Amino acid sequence: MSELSVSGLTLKFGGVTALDDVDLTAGDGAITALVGPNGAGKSSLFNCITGLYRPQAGRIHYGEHALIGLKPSRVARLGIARTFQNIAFVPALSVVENVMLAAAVTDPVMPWRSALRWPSERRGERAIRDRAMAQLERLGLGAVAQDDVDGLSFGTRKRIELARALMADPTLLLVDEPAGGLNEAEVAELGELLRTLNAESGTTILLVEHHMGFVMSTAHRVVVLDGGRRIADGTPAEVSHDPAVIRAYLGTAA
Ligand SMILES: Nc1ncnc2c1ncn2[C@@H]1O[C@H](COP(=O)(O)OP(=O)(O)OP(=O)(O)O)[C@@H](O)[C@H]1O
Repeated sequence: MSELSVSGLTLKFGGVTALDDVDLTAGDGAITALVGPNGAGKSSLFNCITGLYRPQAGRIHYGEHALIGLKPSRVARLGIARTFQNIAFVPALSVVENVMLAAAVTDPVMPWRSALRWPSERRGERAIRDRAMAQLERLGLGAVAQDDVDGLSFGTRKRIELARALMADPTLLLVDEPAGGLNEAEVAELGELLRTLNAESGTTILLVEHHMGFVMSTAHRVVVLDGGRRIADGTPAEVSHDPAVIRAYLGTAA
């Protein structure tokens, strides 16, 4: 199984150092949480892994593949999928159609064949719809598949976003603030869902999250960033007793 390995990663925006010589690994089908106060560099690290930001120094490997310099679509084709903090759906489309759109990353369609509605193209579309339905059922969303995304609760929309990421059958799933904006019952449900997905498919999960209760009950391992530097890496119990972590969080709401 491929391992994500980040070493010596440094990213600067003018005078701001967003990431400072960061090392991190994620693999073995485990759930690793990346935590830290606001501005610690968590989203920047996700953006470096997925090809949106280009760091000034360091290396990122997924198995034998070097990721720095690859386009986001190429990173996705290596089996790395992500969800975003701010969900963007196409409002005019149904839930299942929004999930089908995710297949465009891994199954590029040929526009001229689509336009002519070739039978093979229609079969391809049916297969994509079946895969989208399977992901929705897996996440307990079968009943809302034909609904408009617009009217659905935030918690449901978060799960649809997860279904979209799963369309690529990722071996590494990056999840950005899954618990943000959810009520406590939804947070508990989501934690259980991620644990089940992880246990069933063996997909390695790296998640960024502020909700400490969620992190402690969902992650196998926790990496803590503060001011762009990694200050701790261990089991949830180890990290929660680490004096450097307690210092970093003193005075913050997390
Ligand atoms: N595109 C950008 N341009 C300029 N500065 C940026 C950019 N992206 C991030 N930064 C800066 O890099 C630092 C790290 O930000 P980042 O968003 O990665 O932190 P974070 O841990 O994800 O924070 P939060 O928990 O608030 O989302 C911050 O000082 C931020 O202002």
